[in-house]
Amino acid sequence: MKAAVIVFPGSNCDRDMATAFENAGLQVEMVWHKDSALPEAVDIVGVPGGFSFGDYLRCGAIAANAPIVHAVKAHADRGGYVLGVCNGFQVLTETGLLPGALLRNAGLKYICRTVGLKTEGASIYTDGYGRDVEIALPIAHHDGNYFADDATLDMLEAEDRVAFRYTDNPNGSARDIAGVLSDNRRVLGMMPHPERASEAAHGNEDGARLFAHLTNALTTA
Ligand SMILES: NC(=O)CC[C@H](N)C(=O)O
Repeated sequence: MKAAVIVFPGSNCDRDMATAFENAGLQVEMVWHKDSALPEAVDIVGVPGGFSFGDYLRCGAIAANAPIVHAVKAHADRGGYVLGVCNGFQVLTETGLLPGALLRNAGLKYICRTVGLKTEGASIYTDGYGRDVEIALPIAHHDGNYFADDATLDMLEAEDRVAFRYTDNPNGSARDIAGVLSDNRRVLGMMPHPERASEAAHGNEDGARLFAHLTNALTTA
């Protein structure tokens, strides 16, 4: 099973994401944003956190137009899996692969701390925890305030596409939403960083379960 991790100028969680995939047993290839094709037979694409293109214009807006993103969209359109974390989530909303937008945090400050989350919508990313399970993951962002209009939020809830909610909303996100799924449940965007809580040395291994379960699901699919 193979993962590709996209690297933009300003990505800073790309190696962490690659290590989390590798620790779960996936083979990983790093892919530069200027490439126009994904490696052969990729099972899942990781869009990592960071400050792509310096967060200029809007977080993720320039990255969303990078050559490789056309290939990521085509992969998703074919039913491929895509995991976007933090800046990766921002990129996925900017591409239109996921609904909504990430606005400046309600308190206008960068927040870097561990937060509580509750698991929700069924997917290869969340099923390893089970539903309504409380976990803790780090966040590190200034634009993590999830916004969508009420009709979109109602639709996401009706279709069970909220993957994670904050137990104590740190950034003003609508309906405490920390992560959302695409309509086929194969694309996940989430602001918290599972890759930063995936080894004993991190002091928290809640994120490792996400990578372990998705690898297991891809392997047995
Ligand atoms: N850790 C990250 O991915 C940071 C995301 C984004 N650039 C922000 O600060 O909002």
